[in-house]
Amino acid sequence: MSLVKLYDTTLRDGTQAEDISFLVEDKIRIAHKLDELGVHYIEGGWPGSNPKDVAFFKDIKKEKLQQAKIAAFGSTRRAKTTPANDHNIKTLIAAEPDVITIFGKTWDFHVREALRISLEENLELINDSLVFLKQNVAEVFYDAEHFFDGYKANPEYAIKTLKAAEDAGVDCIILCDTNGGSMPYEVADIIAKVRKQIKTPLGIHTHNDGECAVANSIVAVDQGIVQVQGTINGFGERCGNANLCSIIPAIKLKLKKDCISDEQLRHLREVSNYIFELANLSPDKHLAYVGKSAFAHKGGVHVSAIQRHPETYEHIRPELVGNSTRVLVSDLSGKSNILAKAEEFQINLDSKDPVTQEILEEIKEMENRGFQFEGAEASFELMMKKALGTHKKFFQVMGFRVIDEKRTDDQKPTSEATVMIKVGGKIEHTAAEGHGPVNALDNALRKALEKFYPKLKEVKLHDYKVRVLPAGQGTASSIRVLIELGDKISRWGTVGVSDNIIDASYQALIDGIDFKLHHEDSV
Ligand SMILES: CC(=O)SCCNC(=O)CCNC(=O)[C@H](O)C(C)(C)COP(=O)(O)OP(=O)(O)OC[C@H]1O[C@@H](n2cnc3c(N)ncnc32)[C@H](O)[C@@H]1OP(=O)(O)O
Ligand SMILES: CC(=O)C(=O)O
Repeated sequence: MSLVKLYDTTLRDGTQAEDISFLVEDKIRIAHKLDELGVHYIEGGWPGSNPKDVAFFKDIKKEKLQQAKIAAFGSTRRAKTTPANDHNIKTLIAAEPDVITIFGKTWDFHVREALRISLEENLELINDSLVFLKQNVAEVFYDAEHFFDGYKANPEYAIKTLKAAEDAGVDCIILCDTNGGSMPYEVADIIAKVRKQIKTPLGIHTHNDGECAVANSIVAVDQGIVQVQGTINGFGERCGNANLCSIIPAIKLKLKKDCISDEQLRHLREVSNYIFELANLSPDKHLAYVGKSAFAHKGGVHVSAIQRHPETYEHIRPELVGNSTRVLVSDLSGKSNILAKAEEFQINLDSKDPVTQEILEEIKEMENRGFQFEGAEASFELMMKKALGTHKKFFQVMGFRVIDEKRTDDQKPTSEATVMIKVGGKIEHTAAEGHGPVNALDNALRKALEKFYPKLKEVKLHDYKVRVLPAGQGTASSIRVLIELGDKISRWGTVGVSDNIIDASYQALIDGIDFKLHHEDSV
């Protein structure tokens, strides 16, 4: 099996994305994660750009990586200087990376407009920068910026720029779709032509402005490219870079070429989530292969079929990339969704049992009122238990009151809640304050119940989402609250709907507490 080398630029091109910035410590942690994933090259940054990137190259030298090589990025020398005197080239060498990658201009339009030098001078600075770097570093790569646009505009000149790099003895020439507008059929056609004229190993670096970055990388590999550049989760300038989380499984599972081991592939989803986390972004659940929804089945027809054979609606086995099949419940469900969820919750339910149809009808009716169970599986499990008569009543809320008070214009409002609950024969009346009315109600409920059920102390509120649902004809709009609670072991979501935000929050909180008590009771 031929080997395709992976070159990750999450730490350089990835950080050119709006909203993404990593601390040096984050970059080091990400480098370790990429190394464990089996990435061959990690582009750590542009040392000529900022002190943080200089610090990264200094710090990464103290770390022990299993196999990945560290690459530093920069540009060809500036006009009117020599490579030995060029500040950028000097800082690249001073960073002492394993590999240096520099970009240079391929497109005659860019040479004239962006650099404002002659076409001949551009060829000279590509060549002498690379010759100089090859004398100082073991491995040197050349990123042919705007290669495909340049080739389309002036193929003869574009090839001359590659020859200037080839003559310098570079180890790999990377064809870049810098503006991200090339189409897969153009990329395939141009690479086939380039391969007839350039003998240096070729790589690919694509951007996603035409939503074709992954497709363009895959056709490039199919055309014999030996290095693929990209970022985890497709982070990158404008619409992003080619997403390695899609390219890696495509190389292994579709093109049947080698890049990382099967075991490393099983960590792909974990790596994707880890890097979202360090970027302080919520994971994109709709990402191919690694997203939470990538193998989530909602339509009843799909759920029925995957239970008979997963391949009916899954293009690969999700475990291969560390993902898993999920079944969602909604008003698009059929009996198969209900039965699959019952099995997941370890509830015995038969397709012929009339309760199955009753649960299905209740979901459809509740979704029509604004409930949504996709993010609230704990509420759905409790609803199933109620329908089957296996729900236990751990407590009864006899009433609650929430007061919000703002005494003067410049004073912050204060919130206080009182609740009355009954557990067994005992009545507990408790008050608590909070940051806002919902927090006060949550505190009061838990304070009252923790006396009877101390395990509730472990429960934390992780997420609280409110959505105003559009009003129907002649009706007031209602509010849907989705919350996520968790303990040391797991997290669970619940839902409440009402025309009153406190009541909707109350329903979701009660389900969240009830769910914890049912699960504590069953262990
Ligand atoms: C396709 C890519 O993603 S390339 C990577 C882009 N990434 C970044 O730009 C992030 C890091 N960049 C930086 O920190 C800064 O831009 C620096 C430090 C590199 C340069 O800063 P400055 O010297 O202030 O220049 P500025 O940012 O305005 O960039 C324009 C200069 O780069 C030069 N330049 C652009 N491309 C190249 C190239 N391939 N080779 C040589 N010089 C180049 C331009 O000619 C211009 O130089 P001039 O002002 O002497 O005419
Ligand atoms: C080199 C690079 O980042 C680009 O051409 O997009």
